Amino acid sequence: TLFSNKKKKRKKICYIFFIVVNEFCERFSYYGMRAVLVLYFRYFLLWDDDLATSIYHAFVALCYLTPILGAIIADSWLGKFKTIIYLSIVYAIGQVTMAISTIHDITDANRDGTPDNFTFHIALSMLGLILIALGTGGIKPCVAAFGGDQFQEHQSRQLNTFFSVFYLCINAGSLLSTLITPLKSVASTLMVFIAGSGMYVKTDPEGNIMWSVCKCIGFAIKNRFRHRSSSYPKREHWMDWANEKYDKLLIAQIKMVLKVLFLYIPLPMFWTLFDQKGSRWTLQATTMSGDFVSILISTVNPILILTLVPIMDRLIFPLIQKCGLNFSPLKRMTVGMLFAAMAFVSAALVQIEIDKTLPNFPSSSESQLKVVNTYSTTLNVTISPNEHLLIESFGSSADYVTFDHQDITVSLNTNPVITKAFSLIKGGRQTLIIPSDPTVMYLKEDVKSKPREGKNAIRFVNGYTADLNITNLDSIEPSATTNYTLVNQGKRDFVLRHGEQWCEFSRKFGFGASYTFLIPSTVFSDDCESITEVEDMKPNSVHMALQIPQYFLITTGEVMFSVTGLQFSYSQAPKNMKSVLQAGWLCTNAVGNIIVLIVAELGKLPKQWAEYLLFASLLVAVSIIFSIMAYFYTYIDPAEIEAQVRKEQGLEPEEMEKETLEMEEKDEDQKNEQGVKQTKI
Ligand SMILES: NCC(=O)N[C@@H](CCC(N)=O)C(=O)O
Repeated sequence: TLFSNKKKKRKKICYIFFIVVNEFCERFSYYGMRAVLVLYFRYFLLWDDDLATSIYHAFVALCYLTPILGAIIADSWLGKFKTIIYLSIVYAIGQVTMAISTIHDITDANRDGTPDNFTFHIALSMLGLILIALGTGGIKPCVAAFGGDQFQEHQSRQLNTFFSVFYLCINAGSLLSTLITPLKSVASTLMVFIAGSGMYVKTDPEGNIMWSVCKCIGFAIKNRFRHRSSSYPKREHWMDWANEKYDKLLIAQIKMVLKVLFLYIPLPMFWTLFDQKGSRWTLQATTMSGDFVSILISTVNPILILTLVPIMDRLIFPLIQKCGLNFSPLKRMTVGMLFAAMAFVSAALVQIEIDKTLPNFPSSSESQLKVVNTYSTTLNVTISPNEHLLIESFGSSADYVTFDHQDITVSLNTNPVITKAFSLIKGGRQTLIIPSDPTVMYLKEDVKSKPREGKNAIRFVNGYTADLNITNLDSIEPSATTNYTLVNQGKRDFVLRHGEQWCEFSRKFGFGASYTFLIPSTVFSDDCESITEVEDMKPNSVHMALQIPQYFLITTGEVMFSVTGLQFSYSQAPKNMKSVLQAGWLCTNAVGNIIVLIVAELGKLPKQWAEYLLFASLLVAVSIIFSIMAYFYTYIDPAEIEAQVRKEQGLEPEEMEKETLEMEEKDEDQKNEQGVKQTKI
């Protein structure tokens, strides 16, 4: 017995291996593609930030809505195994379609590096994304439930360990996806999964279960309405109104599922906060200094998951249990929500620090102006009605001057006095450039927010007497100013050229600054030494390391909330509705993403820190509601309830046999465990 049990255990570890590796590969592919999706939208399809972000969140939401479809197909028709296989093929076709949509050569007839027919690329990429969403969403609830199916009812400890390992694999896949291309992994997902085919415990689909569930609920509601008069005796549960027509077992199973789904109502709020990691927190990082922005954003969450899941599972939870505290799944989920709320408080505190260092940007009714003087002498600049600025040659005004009106008149104390009227941009920042010929002074629009991804925005004013060529920029005419170009942090070299003459100048950049470089007429004679720099926007000074606590808190919250939720959804579902409940669980994520979309559309509170605190307070309120709901929830053993109902109905011999077999196996396992313990002693 000992030998055969060991063999059985090894076999189980082996096929669980195939399932978790399958999840690893699938997540690897999904996250690998997701990581570059916004960049593809921005720089290939040339969409603006808002559209790119909205379509990105819509895609993520769709990926977490399609599990309903996958669950229906699996539980009612194909079974989990075949659903995973077929939808993986859909997934692979989606990835290939997506890959083809990125080949600009297909429509780039004139070979200028940009596609000629954007509609074709957009249509193809949208088709690819829909197929990927169908694939990933469809197989996700089935893989989790299918993994759970490999365990028997008495193996709840092993089942919990499985879900923890399953979650580790999700995050290992997401971590590695940043390093290797996603396409290869789709094929390997399928191959790995099929390789284990002969070993799995495959539960058969039990007819069109979702349709039966809907009909049964519909009948209960109709029947209840028909018997609304007080002369009819009340029933214990509203679903009992289906008793006349439907099987007691089905009614009992629906009651179990509805009870859990009801509990899920407040959960999307957790994901609303969680998914802002990729939007608001990323934007926050661009206003901070530190050179690990992209690494931090894409890897800190999976790295923390890989560290925290084992610590929680092996250390924290057993320790809490040893202290005699009952840290039930629903309590863990509530604490997880509170951790996420704390993460947002931490984000708010960081934001307050950042705000102290941010420039004072104009409001939508204000205009801001700075003056740059490339004239040969110091100038006295008067801006009507009462702004007087003294600006040295090749210097600038100390800071931006804010106006609550747009029409201004500028006078220079030249001989004769030069006066010119300008109309400023409402809500904008501009620089008045005074060239070597002040009569042609002009306005140039400035950046009015921190450059994205911690980059630096730079531009040049040509005070030289002829056209100049600067590395990577178009030629600049005398007195003209270039548009901004973005440069990365670190040392950058620029070569200035006019005919045979040239000189080189270097500059070390921090993060998120903006500069205007003033090139004097003496630039070649003094080897670029006389180029002066005007700081339009200071570099970021709050270090990105300050974001680590918020990432740590939200990931701790995720481990408590998400891993537990996954286990809970499986353990509380009746056997024939495991995938449906997994899908319900994943839908909470979809709704969370939709809320993020709505919030992004509605706009922000004037102060970002206030928005973070608002979200934290909302989640605390929701977690209080959830804890009250959880207090009234009684944990069930679906198998026990099903067995009881069956018993009440009179068991069929086949099922009795199956159950006796399971009982025998359970006994064997227990005896074996005792045997092993005795041998150890
Ligand atoms: N760390 C991110 C992560 O693990 N995400 C999960 C989401 C799980 C869920 N219930 O939504 C993933 O499967 O990608």
